[in-house]
Amino acid sequence: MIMLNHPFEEATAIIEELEIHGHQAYFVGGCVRDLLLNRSIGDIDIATSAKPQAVQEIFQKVIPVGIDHGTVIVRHNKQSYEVTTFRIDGSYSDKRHPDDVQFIQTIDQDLKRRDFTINALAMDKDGSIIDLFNGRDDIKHKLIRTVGNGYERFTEDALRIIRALRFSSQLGFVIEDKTLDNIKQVQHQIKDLAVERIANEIVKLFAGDFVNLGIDYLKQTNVYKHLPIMIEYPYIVERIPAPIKPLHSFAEIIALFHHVESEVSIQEWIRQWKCSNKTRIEALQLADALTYYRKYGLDNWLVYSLHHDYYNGFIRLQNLLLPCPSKISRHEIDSIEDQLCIQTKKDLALDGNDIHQLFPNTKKGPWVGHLLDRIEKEVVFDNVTNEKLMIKEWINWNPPEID
Ligand SMILES: Nc1ccn([C@@H]2O[C@H](COP(=O)(O)OP(=O)(O)OP(=O)(O)O)[C@@H](O)[C@H]2O)c(=O)n1
Repeated sequence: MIMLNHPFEEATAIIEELEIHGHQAYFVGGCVRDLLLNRSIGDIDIATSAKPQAVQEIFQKVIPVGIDHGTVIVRHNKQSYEVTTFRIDGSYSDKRHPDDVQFIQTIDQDLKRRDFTINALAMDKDGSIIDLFNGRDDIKHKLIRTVGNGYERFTEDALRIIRALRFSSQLGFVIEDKTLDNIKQVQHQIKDLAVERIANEIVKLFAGDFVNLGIDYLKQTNVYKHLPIMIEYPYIVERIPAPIKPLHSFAEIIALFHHVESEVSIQEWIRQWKCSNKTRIEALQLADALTYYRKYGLDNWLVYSLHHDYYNGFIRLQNLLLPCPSKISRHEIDSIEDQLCIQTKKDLALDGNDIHQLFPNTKKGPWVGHLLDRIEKEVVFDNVTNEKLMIKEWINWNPPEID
């Protein structure tokens, strides 16, 4: 029996409420695994014999997110808990979602449909564990093993293939031989997956504390040959510098891949992996900063051009690519940032209108923007003081080419 502290203590109220209404309920999946591993707990998932309708009636604040699959979110003390009815899944003709699910009355069959033994654990409100597939032994021996027939588990949902690699990267676990063989047998089914689901797992894989183990599996199983872009450019993965340190976003991963193979543009990565605009902006900034650094090193312009939020990502990437004594520190970047006399172009002491007044008989045109770009660079590099008079004097000495 395990003593349950935060955040299980708060969630116990949900289980108790379900039990008061005559239902069974357990903590399940990743939260139990992470509790046994002494890792920080993410989402708390609860499995119950109560049907979704009953769950909705018992609790006041509910969000019916996936009623067809038996899932209701219950809000309690400002937290969300996924409460899912015990179920077995029907066939998976699209290899993504079960065609139908059947609600059942006992937890045993529900645990049997789950992906890995370490994820097929349930725990009651008193901390007693139900472990039908020796998940605790596998946790002890640091093993990832499918529940039952691996071929079937992976065919039901090919995302589990990438999940296996991701768990090895997060936990430092080895994939058990039979499970590894099954992955090799079914990996071509990855092509049927929605790319957003794959990206979600790849981000976690590259962020894992044991990322090099995850990448080794990615290579060893050939799984990467079924991923967008890497299908066409398989050598990209081979070229990732080893060993690497964990990366924190998909944009950082794209920027790294782009750095090792510049033939594939950032836009193409974004398009094929269906990334968000936020990822696009971050990846473009990081890639530009890496390219700039390679040519000019760390200077005012690099720090000025890179958004503050991406400094750490840039450092992570750059330090993967640099030999030890040259590594960049956050302190170095921060002290350059502190000395910058402008933060954006808008901070320049002179604008387009001022320039026109200096050249009264000229037409407006792109030359104004070009001149402002040059002034911006001079100011950022501290070659010109950011004062109207000083900038005007600089323009006198460096007149624009008016088109
Ligand atoms: N393709 C999947 C996805 C999930 N699960 C089951 O559903 C649980 C919850 O899934 P999820 O929240 O995606 O992952 P976790 O295991 O909780 O891990 P994490 O929270 O770290 O993502 C898993 O533990 C596993 O029992 C599964 O069997 N097959």
